Amino acid sequence: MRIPLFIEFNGRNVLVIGGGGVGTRRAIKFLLAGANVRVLSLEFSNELMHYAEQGKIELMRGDVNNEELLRKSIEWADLVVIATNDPAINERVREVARDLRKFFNDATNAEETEVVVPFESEINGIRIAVTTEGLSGIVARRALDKIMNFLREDEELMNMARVWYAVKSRLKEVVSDVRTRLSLYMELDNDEKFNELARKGLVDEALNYVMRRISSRN
Ligand SMILES: C[C@@]1(CC(=O)O)c2cc3[nH]c(cc4nc(cc5[nH]c(cc(n2)[C@H]1CCC(=O)O)[C@@](C)(CC(=O)O)[C@@H]5CCC(=O)O)C(CC(=O)O)=C4CCC(=O)O)c(CCC(=O)O)c3CC(=O)O
Ligand SMILES: NC(=O)C1=CN([C@@H]2O[C@H](COP(=O)(O)OP(=O)(O)OC[C@H]3O[C@@H](n4cnc5c(N)ncnc54)[C@H](O)[C@@H]3O)[C@@H](O)[C@H]2O)C=CC1
Repeated sequence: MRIPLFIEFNGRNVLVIGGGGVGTRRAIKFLLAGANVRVLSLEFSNELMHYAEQGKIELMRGDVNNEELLRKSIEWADLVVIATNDPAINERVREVARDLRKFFNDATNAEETEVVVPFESEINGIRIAVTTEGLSGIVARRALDKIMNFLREDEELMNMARVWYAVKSRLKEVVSDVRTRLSLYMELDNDEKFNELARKGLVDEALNYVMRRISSRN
């Protein structure tokens, strides 16, 4: 069973196998996340060539049937992305990745893939990732659109987000004990006056209210 996680890829090594449309999209995604990206393929898209000329992505022209090249390439990687158009090749890559205990994202096989790249979006620091794990990407994309529209229209939640981010960051500065902080979060979450300020997005007023509460506690 797959568990949803948000993983930092900055500084991690990502090997993309297959330099066509799908491999290109994945390579750029991980590059933008700060990963070191290598692409192993027989041929490369123009876009990949462009990134390689700028020294941003490393291209390795080679055949996955070359077992030694494949193993060496995978040994380097923290994550392997599989994106060739040859199912037998993709299966061989999965075998070697499993053998070397490397996580893999197989963009060509929803059942076999260990790592899923979901449909994603963000609003006000709230990140949403949706997947049907291959049942239908179109449904996943539509579900994400609906969730995003719903969040965008929820002005109170968007205000609350700004207030809570400020409150949490302030409390981390001024209340050193974790347990005390946690109990304050719970109290504030149930505090009518605080929630009124939060729904209106009144950051300064909410911070003042919280600070007064803390001093009246002591
Ligand atoms: C399971 C998953 C595994 C994974 O790849 O991690 C997977 C699997 C597969 N996708 C296939 C096809 C297409 N996928 C896209 C697009 C995206 N697919 C992405 C994710 C995922 N794709 C994972 C979760 C999916 C889910 O939630 O269900 C996105 C979000 C992320 C990204 O690629 O960065 C990206 C959106 C990019 C954006 O938002 O712009 C398009 C459209 C396009 O290319 O423009 C098509 C062609 C049209 C179509 O089929 O819909 C096929 C072949 C199907 C077949 O053979 O019939 C398989 C393999 C299979 O199903 O077995
Ligand atoms: N997850 C997703 O979002 C999507 C997945 N797919 C799947 O991804 C596959 C690839 O799609 P595209 O990138 O459009 O195909 P493509 O044909 O543009 O690219 C395939 C790449 O694999 C390379 N390749 C083939 N055999 C190789 C070998 N023996 N050694 C090294 N490299 C080899 C080719 O040189 C080429 O660069 C599709 O067949 C489909 O199954 C397709 C669309 C979206």
